[in-house]
Formats: sequence, structure tokens, C-alpha cells
Amino acid sequence: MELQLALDLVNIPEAKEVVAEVAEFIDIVEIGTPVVINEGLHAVKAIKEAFPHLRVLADLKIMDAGGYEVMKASEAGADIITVLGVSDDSTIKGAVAEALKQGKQVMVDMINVKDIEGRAREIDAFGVDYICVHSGYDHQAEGKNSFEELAAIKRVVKQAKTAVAGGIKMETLPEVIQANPDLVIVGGGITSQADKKATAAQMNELVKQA
Ligand SMILES: O=C([C@H](O)CO)[C@H](O)[C@H](O)COP(=O)(O)O
Repeated sequence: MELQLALDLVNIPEAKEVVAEVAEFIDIVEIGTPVVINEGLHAVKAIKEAFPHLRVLADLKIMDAGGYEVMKASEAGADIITVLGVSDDSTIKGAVAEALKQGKQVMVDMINVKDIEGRAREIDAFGVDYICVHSGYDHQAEGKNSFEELAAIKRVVKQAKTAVAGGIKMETLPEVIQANPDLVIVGGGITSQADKKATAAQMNELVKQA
């Protein structure tokens, strides 16, 4: 099981500071959608250059032009790029084809997908690398999480790795780990803590034991 740190509410210098603090305890660093909106793909480039040993995920949440956007994120140094599960099949297939060409990986974010099992089964057949269930900020504000959805994709996904994101904290991490995803994604659960390094270290220990 691996741990991904999501950076959402920072600029490039702040992102570098946080990653420097926790780098030894994470496998993947995510340049979150708000960071890409504010800073562009420069943020991906800056983090990859500063931390070449870490895999960098560009959370573009691609909805259209899958091949082109995967190409641009790849040029910036992203190792993994996100595409939305609600997007057209052709968008996901285009993203996968381009990622294969570039030696990169595609993660499908299932945010707001209604038929999680059915869509995960379809998307798994497209050859994506990760399928991620995700409670976004707006869902989290309504007290929701994606833990049941994780169990649902675990039932049907045969080829892709499974991932879970959205509001995961130290207190909820054991429940998440029990469902046995391949990748756990944590943003605020680390970045909002006074001691980010200690929190990332504890989370890493739990994740690696699983
Ligand atoms: O993808 C995310 C969200 O939609 C904002 O772009 C976050 O990276 C993801 O939810 C993980 O962050 P936390 O919910 O703070 O753990």
C-alpha cells in the first residue's frame, strides 16, 4: 500500500516547503487541482525538478481532450495524471493511449459517478492504471466520505490499482486501510497539522504495515 500527499491550498514555494518536510514518508506527491488552477503546470515542473525521486501526480481532473492534456502534463514532468470517471469513454481512452506513448500513468477519479460499480468495471477494461473513489471538498462539507465506494470498486476492479481520497485523517486511516486500497491519498489530514512530519511518519507506518 502506498501514501500520496495531496497539496491543494498552497503556492509553489509553500508546496516545496511541505514536501521537503515529509518527503521521506510519502510515495507520490499530488499537485492538486486548485494549485494547477492558480499556478499552472509550472507547479508540476517545479516539484518534479526539486524532488526527482518522488512520483508527481497532476490532478488535472481531465473532462475532455484527454490525449492533449495528458501530453501537456507529461511534458511538465507529471508521472500520473487524473481524468474524470464521468467523462466520455473516448476521453479516458485517449488519455490512456497518450500516457502509454509517454511512459506515464492515468488515474481515473470517480468523483460524482453515480453507478460506481458499473462505471468502475467499464473503466477498468480501458487499461487505466488507478481507479480512485473520492469525496470532494463539497461532499466532505456535507459529512460524506468514500469508504463504502472503496469496498464497491474493490469488488469489481480486476486490472487497475485502487485508490481512495477525501478527508482522510489519522483517526479514519485504520478504517480505510482495512478496505485494502493500493493507494491512500491524504491532503488536509497532513497539511493542516502543526507537526506535518510526525503525522506523515505515523501514516506511513500504518500504510506500510498493511
Ligand atoms: O482532489 C482533491 C479535492 O478535490 C480538491 O482538489 C483533494 O486533493 C483530495 O480531496 C484530497 O485532499 P483532502 O480531502 O484534504 O484529504
